[in-house]
Amino acid sequence: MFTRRLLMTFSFPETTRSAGGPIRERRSESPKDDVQETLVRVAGGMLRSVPRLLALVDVPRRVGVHRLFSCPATGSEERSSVLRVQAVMTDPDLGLYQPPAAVRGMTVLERDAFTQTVVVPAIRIPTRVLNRLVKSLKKVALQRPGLKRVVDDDDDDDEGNETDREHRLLLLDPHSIKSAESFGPEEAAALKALGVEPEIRHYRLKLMYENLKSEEVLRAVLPEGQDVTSGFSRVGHIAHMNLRDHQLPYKNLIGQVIMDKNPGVTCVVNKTNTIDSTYRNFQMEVLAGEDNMVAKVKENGVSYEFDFSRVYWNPRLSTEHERVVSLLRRGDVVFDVFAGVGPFTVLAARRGCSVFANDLNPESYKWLQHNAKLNKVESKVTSFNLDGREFIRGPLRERLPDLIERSGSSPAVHVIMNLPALALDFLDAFRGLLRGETDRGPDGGVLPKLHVYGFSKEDEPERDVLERAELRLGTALRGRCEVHTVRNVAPNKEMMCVSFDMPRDVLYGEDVVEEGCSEEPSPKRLKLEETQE
Ligand SMILES: C[S@@+](CC[C@H](N)C(=O)[O-])C[C@H]1O[C@@H](n2cnc3c(N)ncnc32)[C@H](O)[C@@H]1O
Repeated sequence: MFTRRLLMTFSFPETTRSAGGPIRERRSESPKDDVQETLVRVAGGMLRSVPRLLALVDVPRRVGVHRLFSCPATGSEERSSVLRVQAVMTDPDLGLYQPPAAVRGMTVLERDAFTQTVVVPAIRIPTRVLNRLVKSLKKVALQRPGLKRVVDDDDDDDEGNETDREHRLLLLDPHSIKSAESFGPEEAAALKALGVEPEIRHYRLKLMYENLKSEEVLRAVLPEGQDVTSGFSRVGHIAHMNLRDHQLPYKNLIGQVIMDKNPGVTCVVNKTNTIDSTYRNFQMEVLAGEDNMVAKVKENGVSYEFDFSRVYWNPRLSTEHERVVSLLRRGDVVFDVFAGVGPFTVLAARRGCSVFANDLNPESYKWLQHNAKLNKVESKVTSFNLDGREFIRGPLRERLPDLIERSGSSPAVHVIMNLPALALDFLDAFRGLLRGETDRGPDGGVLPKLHVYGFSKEDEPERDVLERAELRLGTALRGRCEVHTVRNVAPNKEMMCVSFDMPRDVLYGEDVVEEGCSEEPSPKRLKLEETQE
């Protein structure tokens, strides 16, 4: 009997945090009921009412972590009432392929060893109605990568008969069709209308490595009962994995399988450490394919090139880049303090903004300039290779008085600070930044708008990042800022963005560093953040 395997991660962002974390693995013949039942068991009593399961979405073909649904648990708008469930499903055809025992424990990929003959249902269709009927039976036809589902009817060959040219066989999904009675009303009607008997035949089908999905191959190879999740991030031609310890003996085979099964992937790498402390890039090991780390990607319609092993790039930030840049208007001036290879910078420049972009990593600086040229916006981008604090107190400070004065009529000034592990700590660089300059008051120009990123593991991430920003600035922001949740980085870790107009008293006031507000964060805190990203 076909069973579907569910891997569920529960994340209860706020009030029910204690229930978050565990990954549950279940086998179920009725996955939807099973998820509902598990939600009741895990969440009931902790949430004010049990969440209603809205939908269980099948995840065909690709196996990975998919957010299947998220549902308001209580109907209230509070963040605390949002329950997220993620699930990984194995392929519904799992029951079809029973791998040869010899492949278990294989560390060097031998593709031929996966070949297996299985018996599948088929229906004999006269060639004259073939196209029409194949269309009508699409839902119950066998679907496998690289597999023809219409085959010759040469059943009688053993007896010396010729292949029947008048008929073909349509292979059917054994999970949908077990007998002539399995066809649904629409399919049965189509068969009747075209005069085809719903007689089921058995066809011996040779399944080969090419017809298997990566999940099936890995499940066959890795020790039984262990998780084979083969999710990866795609950065151009590079598939970027984060293998667990039990998968490491099979790392090269896993890499090869991922490459074989994902067209366009020509290099598979595994992260070998946590994110690097300063430049936010990963150390990585090539598992399979070419040793070429220069990736070409497209994000929000913009092309970027960079050496993925030496700079920071996160394909999950495209929506955030787009969101912030959509707030900008043509002619605005942007200071991108931690610019990386330019995803905010280039997009903003293409929107008609003038951008001053900075990154401490010489390699990011190099690719930032390259990407500005690549997208023909180099005249709009001035780049720097400085520490963020030096950039704020140097190039930004030099230009600010003028820009504030001009801003009364048109351009706004935006400062983007995306280094979530540390950016909030850099805010004190703005204290007293314009001390000595004439403050002409609200009529003397508009002050810059900041968009500052921070990670939070607190139960109330909005409040946490806001308080940290206030502490660093030495002034209250409540009621005059917006806090946006960017994404859930880990089960108990959120990436947040605080946006606010820089308060006058901060810029023109005294530069007093509050107690508990040292220039650099403690190494202990930094380390904690890094292991989680
Ligand atoms: C999280 S990445 C963000 C890159 C880019 N803005 C984006 O959204 O993808 C942070 C960047 O800050 C740079 N960085 C780290 N420490 C820095 C510092 N002290 N001063 C300036 N840049 C720094 C890193 O090299 C990295 O490129």
